[in-house]
Amino acid sequence: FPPGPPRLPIVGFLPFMDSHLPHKQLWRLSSTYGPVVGLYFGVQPAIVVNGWDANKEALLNDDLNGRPTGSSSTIPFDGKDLGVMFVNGDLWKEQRRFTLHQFRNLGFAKKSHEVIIHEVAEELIKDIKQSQCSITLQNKLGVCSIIILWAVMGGARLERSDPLLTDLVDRLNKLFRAGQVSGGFVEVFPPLRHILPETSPFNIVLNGRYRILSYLRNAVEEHKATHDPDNPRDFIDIYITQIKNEHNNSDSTFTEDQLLATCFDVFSAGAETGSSSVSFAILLMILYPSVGQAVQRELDEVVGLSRFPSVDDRTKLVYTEATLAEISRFRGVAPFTVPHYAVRDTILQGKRIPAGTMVMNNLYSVHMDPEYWKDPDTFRPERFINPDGSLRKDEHLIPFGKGRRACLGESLARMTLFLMFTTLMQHFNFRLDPAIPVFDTEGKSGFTLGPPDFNVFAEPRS
Ligand code: HEM
Repeated sequence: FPPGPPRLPIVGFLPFMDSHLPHKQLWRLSSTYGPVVGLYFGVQPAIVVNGWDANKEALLNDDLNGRPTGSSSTIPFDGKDLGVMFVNGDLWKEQRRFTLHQFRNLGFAKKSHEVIIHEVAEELIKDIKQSQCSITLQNKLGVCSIIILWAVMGGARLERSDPLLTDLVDRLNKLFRAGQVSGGFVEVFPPLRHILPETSPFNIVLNGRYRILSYLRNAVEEHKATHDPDNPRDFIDIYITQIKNEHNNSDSTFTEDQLLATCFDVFSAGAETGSSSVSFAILLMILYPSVGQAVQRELDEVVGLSRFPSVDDRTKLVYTEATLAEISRFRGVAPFTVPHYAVRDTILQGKRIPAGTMVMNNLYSVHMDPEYWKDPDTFRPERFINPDGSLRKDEHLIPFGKGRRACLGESLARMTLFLMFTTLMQHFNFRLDPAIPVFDTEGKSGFTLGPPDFNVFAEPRS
C-alpha cells in the first residue's frame, strides 16, 4: 500500500482532514509521500492521486474506474446502489449508455438547447434589471441551472417565480456544502447516523436528498398519468416506455427506482456545479477587472449588444474562451473527481493498489501542477492563447475528468457556462456589494467547491 501520513486506530486520518480546502491539504501530503498518498478514512483504505502524471495513469486505468458502493446515498432505496454515479459493472454501463443516448436524441447541448438557455438568460437579465438592491448571483443562477436541466429531463418549462424552485436551489446548495469528500465519520461508521442531530451535515445531506427525490417522484407520477409512448416529451417519458418494454425481462435494470436515482444523479450533479461555475466566473471578472474588460471588448466587437452570444460565435471569441478555460483551471468547481474505487488489485505509479481501495483523484493538483503550468497561482487567460492568436487547447486541463467515468454532462455544462457567462458580461458591469466582504476568494468546500458568499450590484451596459 502506498506510503502516507500516520493514522489513528479506528478513525484513521479522518480527524486530521481539513474541511476548509481539503484538495490543498491532500496535495501538500505529496511533497512528503509522493504523487500517490495512502491513507485511511476510518478503516477504509484510500489513496489520493496528485499531479498530472499520476492522475492521467489512474483515470485511464479501468481497474480504478469503479465507484465506492453502499454509501448513505442508498438509504432512500433500501440499501440498493442505483443511478449512474455510484454504480458499477453492467448496470453502470447500460444506464450511462442509455442516458447519454436519449439525452442526445432529445437535443442535449444542441441548437434546440441553445434556444432554451437564451430564454432562461433573457429572463435572468430582466430579473436582475428589476432588482432594487444588490443580488446573490449564486441563487439566481441556481434557478437557471434547474430550469435548463429540467427542460431535458422533465420537459415542463418551470416558472422562475415558482417557490419550489427556490427551495430546491437552497436544498442543493446546502447539500453540496454540507457534504464531505472523504464521506466523513458517518460513511465509515454508519450507526452514528442514528444519534446525530437534525442540523448535522449528514442529516442536511440526507434530508436534502429526500426532498429532491420527493419532487422527482411527483414528477414521475404525473408523467405516468399522462404517458403516451408515441409522443415522448422528455427523458422521463422515454424511460417509462423502456420500463414497460422490459416488463417481462426479469434481468432488466430499468425500474422506477432506477429512473428516480438516475434523475437525482443528473439533477444534483448538474445543477449546483453549473451555477457555481458561472458565479465563480463573474466573481473572478470582478477581482481581475482588466480580464473582464477585455472579455467585454471582444464581445462588443464580435457580438455587439443587439443579439445574444451564440455557440456559433465561439471560434471568434478566442480571449473569452481562453478566460473560461483559465477560470476552470484556477477555480474548478470539482477539485476532486467523484470518488473512484479499485475494482481489482492493480499498480499505479509503481505502487500496488489493493482491490477495495477508495481513490481520490485530485484535479486541483493537476491544474496547479508546476511541472506543466508556468506560474500556476497566477490568473492568466493568455496561457491558453497561441503566439499566432489562436486558442491553445491543453490536455492538462481536465475539469470534467478523463476516461470512461468522465462527466456525463460535459457538453451541456460547457454550453451553459459559455452562454450564461457571455450574456451576463455582455449586459452588465458587476461590482461587489461591500456590505458582504469577500475575505477568502478560494471558495467553500463540500462535495464540490462552491464560490464564497458574495453579492453584486449589476449596472446595465448600454
Ligand atoms: C461545470 C459543470 C460541471 C463540472 C465541472 C462537472 C465535473 C464532473 C466531474 C469532475 C465528474 C467526475 C468524473 C470522475 O469521477 O472521474 C463528473 C461526473 C458526473 N457528472 Fe458532471 N460536471 C458538471 C456538470 C454536469 C452536468 C450539467 C451534468 C448533467 C447533465 C453532469 C452529470 C454528471 C454525472 C451523471 C456524472 C457521473 C458519471 C459517471 O459516474 O459515469 N455534470 N462531473
